[in-house]
Amino acid sequence: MTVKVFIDGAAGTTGLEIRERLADRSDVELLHIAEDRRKDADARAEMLNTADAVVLCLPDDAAREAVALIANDTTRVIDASTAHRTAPGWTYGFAEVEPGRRAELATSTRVSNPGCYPTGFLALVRPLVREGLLAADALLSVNATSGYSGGGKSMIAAFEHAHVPDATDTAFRIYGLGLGHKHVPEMQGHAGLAHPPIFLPAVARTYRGMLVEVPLHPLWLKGGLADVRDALVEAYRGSPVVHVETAGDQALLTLEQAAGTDRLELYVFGNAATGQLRLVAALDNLGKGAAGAAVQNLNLMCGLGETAGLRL
Ligand SMILES: NC(=O)C1=CN([C@@H]2O[C@H](COP(=O)(O)OP(=O)(O)OC[C@H]3O[C@@H](n4cnc5c(N)ncnc54)[C@H](OP(=O)(O)O)[C@@H]3O)[C@@H](O)[C@H]2O)C=CC1
Ligand SMILES: CC(=O)N[C@@H](CCC(=O)OP(=O)(O)O)C(=O)O
Repeated sequence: MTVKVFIDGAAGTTGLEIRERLADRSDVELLHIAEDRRKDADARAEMLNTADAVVLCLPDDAAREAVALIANDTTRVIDASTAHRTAPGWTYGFAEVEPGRRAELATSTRVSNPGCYPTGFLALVRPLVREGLLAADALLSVNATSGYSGGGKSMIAAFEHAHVPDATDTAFRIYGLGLGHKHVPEMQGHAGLAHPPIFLPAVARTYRGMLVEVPLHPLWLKGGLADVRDALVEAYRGSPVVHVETAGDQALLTLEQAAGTDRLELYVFGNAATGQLRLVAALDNLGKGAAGAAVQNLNLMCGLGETAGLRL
């Protein structure tokens, strides 16, 4: 069986990554649109209604428009944008984060691909809330740093080309200072938290890679480091993608350590005297944070091998 796949936004950063993962597969036929018509609504509508599955790698408004252009009830949609991540009728495409989610994805025609930062946050937090180890009314913060490809073509240009209007030569910058980042509702909602986490994102001068950290005060926890680690190990047992790593207190984690892969690496650090924990997720914003997750979702939705095309 060959699945016909159309990537709307195939010339963008995420679209190109997905193309690379699908290019050599014999179970997938990629449908292409002529370069001069890639933003033409008629040309896109034709592809969106011909394909068995479409992956939307577009800004939010264009993603909503693409969904509206689909005039049949068989096309399977994976939306990589933020547009539908908390929308009713959409399945949140994070196979590992909830028991039964994999089976839901296998029958869904509308799947929202998780955001890169929420992928790290939810992987660390959701199993703990579900198991009652972390209070659902905990007041959390999330510190995270992304490679600059996380901002798509325009941010890549700003970091790489001195002549563009918003060119920057900075090594590291914090942003989202108004505390209204678009990923916060997604993090709160899918974690099952009563209060929005305070999200502190940053971007650094490296192309791809991401570290997402959640510091935990013992006030919010039932149990200590070993209990938290055991819960995460149990939640992701057997996963080819999500790994709970072992590292001593002297470990150094880097922004680039999962770059180029579709892996999601989780760590639990802590201090026995204070009971404080520091949970860390390392991933590639373009891997499990975007293209890797989209390909995994495509595989699950179309009955293909779950990890086909992934870089593990
Ligand atoms: N980069 C990342 O790490 C991640 C990105 N995402 C999400 O994925 C989506 C794509 O992001 P990213 O690849 O980074 O963005 P890019 O800006 O790199 O790519 C977006 C692409 O969409 C094209 N496009 C814009 N409007 C239309 C339209 N109306 N019709 C057809 N094509 C259109 C753009 O065209 P043109 O080339 O002419 O600009 C561009 O090629 C976004 O919603 C983003 O939030 C999600 C997780 C991580
Ligand atoms: C570095 C950087 O700017 N990152 C982007 C998020 C990239 C991403 O995850 O895209 P989605 O919003 O579709 O999930 C940001 O903070 O807006």
